[in-house]
Amino acid sequence: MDNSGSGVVQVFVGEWSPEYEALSIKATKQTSSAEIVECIIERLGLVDASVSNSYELAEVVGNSVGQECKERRLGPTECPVALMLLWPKNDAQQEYYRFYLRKKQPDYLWSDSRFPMDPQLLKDYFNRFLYQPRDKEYPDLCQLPDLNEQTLLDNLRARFLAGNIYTYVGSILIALNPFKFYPIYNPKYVKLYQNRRLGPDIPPHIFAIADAAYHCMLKEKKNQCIVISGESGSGKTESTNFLLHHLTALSQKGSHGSGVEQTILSAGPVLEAFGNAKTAHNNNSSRFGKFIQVNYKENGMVHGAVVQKYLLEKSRIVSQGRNERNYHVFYYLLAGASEQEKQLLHLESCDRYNYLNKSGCYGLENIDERHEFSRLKQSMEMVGFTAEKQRRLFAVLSAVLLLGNVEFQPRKSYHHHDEAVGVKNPEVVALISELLRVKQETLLAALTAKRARASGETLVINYRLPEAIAARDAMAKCLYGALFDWIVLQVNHALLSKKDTLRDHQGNSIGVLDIFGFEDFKTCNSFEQLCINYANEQLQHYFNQHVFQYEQREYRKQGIRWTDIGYSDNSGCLNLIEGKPNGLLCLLDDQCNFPGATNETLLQKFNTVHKENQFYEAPQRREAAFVVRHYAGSVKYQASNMREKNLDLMRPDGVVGVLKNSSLAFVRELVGADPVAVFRWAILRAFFRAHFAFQEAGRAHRHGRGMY
Ligand SMILES: Nc1ncnc2c1ncn2[C@@H]1O[C@H](COP(=O)(O)OP(=O)(O)OP(=O)(O)O)[C@@H](O)[C@H]1O
Repeated sequence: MDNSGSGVVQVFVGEWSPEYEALSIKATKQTSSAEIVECIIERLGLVDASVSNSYELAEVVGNSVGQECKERRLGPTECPVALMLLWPKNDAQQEYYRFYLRKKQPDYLWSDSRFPMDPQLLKDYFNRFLYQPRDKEYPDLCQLPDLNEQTLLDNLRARFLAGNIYTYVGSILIALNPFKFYPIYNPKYVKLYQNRRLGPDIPPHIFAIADAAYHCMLKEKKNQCIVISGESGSGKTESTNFLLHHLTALSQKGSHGSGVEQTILSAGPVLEAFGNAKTAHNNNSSRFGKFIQVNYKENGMVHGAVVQKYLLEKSRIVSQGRNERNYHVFYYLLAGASEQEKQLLHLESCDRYNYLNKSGCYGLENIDERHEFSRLKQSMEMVGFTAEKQRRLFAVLSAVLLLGNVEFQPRKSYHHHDEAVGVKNPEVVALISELLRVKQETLLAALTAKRARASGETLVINYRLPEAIAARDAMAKCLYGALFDWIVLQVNHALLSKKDTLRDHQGNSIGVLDIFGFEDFKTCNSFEQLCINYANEQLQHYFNQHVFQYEQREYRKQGIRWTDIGYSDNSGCLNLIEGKPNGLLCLLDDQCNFPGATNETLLQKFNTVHKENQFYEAPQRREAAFVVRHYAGSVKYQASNMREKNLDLMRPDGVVGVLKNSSLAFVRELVGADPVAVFRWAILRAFFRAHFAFQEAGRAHRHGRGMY
């Protein structure tokens, strides 16, 4: 096929010519099969061809050994060159598509008498699939005439190059990350996709998905959920933001919204500043999973929302991979704080902090951190963080950074074997204690020794250097983790209190799930990646169940002729990870509670128990690692630090003890009650408030009508 759209059509002539096996006819995309037939008849000088319509073309699919498997007659107006463009280009398929010259057969010989077809249905089918020239892309992959990996990728690529980043697969939307801004999310598009069904009328779009969920919720009065899945950097967070944008816009119906919509949208930048960071794959990678549930009243107006977070990557606070960064908020704060704030919070430049200066990366291309800081402050205000709350919160951030600068040295001791350490730079500890309003001695003590109770007595056990460093880092991670939980809690309070009661919440909700994408960092996958990939494995399982198992069961139930599609079932892999009592996570928990266990004994345990498991593998080279065969590929996990990271999920007693003694209520609050419990209590309180208000109103009403 050349640039002008012309090509050579090869037609096998079989018995009609003793000389040629096939003839090549030059044709354009518009040349019809009747014209080609005419040309062949002329070239071959067929005698009975005075009427050219006694011959026709057939499209035949054969295999590598020349067997013909499928044959379809071409209508006289079909265009062979356009059809050829639909043929798979992939030789590996070992299939051969050809045109044959055939003597015209009566119609009934072409139809399959076992399955009589409605002629209109056939016509529609060919109109939809076969008459379309190949240079047309399909907005829904289900329309592809020949659906295989190659045609699917070709179609997505062609669409992407033409600027269409969205493509449907039925009711699923595939979004390809363009890494550049397309002006397709403005109010014009919001309007365009309101009240429109998913379908061929308008191009696929993320707004259409939000719209479909919204109308399905209103129509069926059922909660809806949109699951976003993809690998790191594929665009999940951006897609979540676009979805929320549309989900809130839908309820505003042209007005400016009630305020709760604004709060929902402002929560995004706050959570991103504290929970996103630059990684090797993505400059704005979410290092936590989130589920945002937008609640609607029966009339379709937004009533409120709830955010749930999953597993913040806390190890990032104390160390980052090469060219990665700590959480955005640290850089925003250091770049954007005023001189006065810098003094008050004892802030320095990034390179002065050990928790920031080891990865060799400070700035982000095209990002003005000062501007981001003021944007963050604005968003925080929108979700109810007063200036005073913000200042306290930044003080905690400064304390976290300073903790990384605390250094240790051997303590002067009369005993040669005493390996206990003391703090080398107590002036840094003094600053931290001022910021957190805890006693300096208590903080120093917690950083250098732990307390244990034995036979009713309290023993003080001094740390050696590695333990002291671990305790310091654990304190930083615990503080930041608690701060993040507290922020999520505040956001939820704001989303709840805007509509201060639950009185009229009879409606339904739409949830958007945005979790970490599947991750494989090759040489440094650890506990975090195991958890992330486990979550993705669960999502894949859910997807398999719904798209394959349930759908196919439904087809069979309805008596639809159907051959089950094979798919790789990942329940074996899930069982390897989560199974009880021998799954990897169970064994890990056991080894965390087992005295004397180490990461080596953990790995031995994994290897012995799962030696025969087809989803488990010991690495080729001798190294302290294990491999899990996930649905998305094999991933090698390093065993070092697995136990420590699993244990780290619990809050270290010493740290909590110090913070609970702060004279600042805010810091005590951070490590106080379980945030989930606090939030539930807030909901309960709101319910009772509503309940009493309702009773009161009822009483006043009856009173007004003379009733008691
Ligand atoms: N629809 C889009 N239009 C323009 N740019 C986009 C779009 N989607 C994603 N991007 C770009 O790609 C970057 C990465 O996207 P995003 O952070 O949403 O990925 P992710 O899948 O959430 O990654 P992770 O799992 O690491 O959090 C964004 O910062 C943005 O620059």
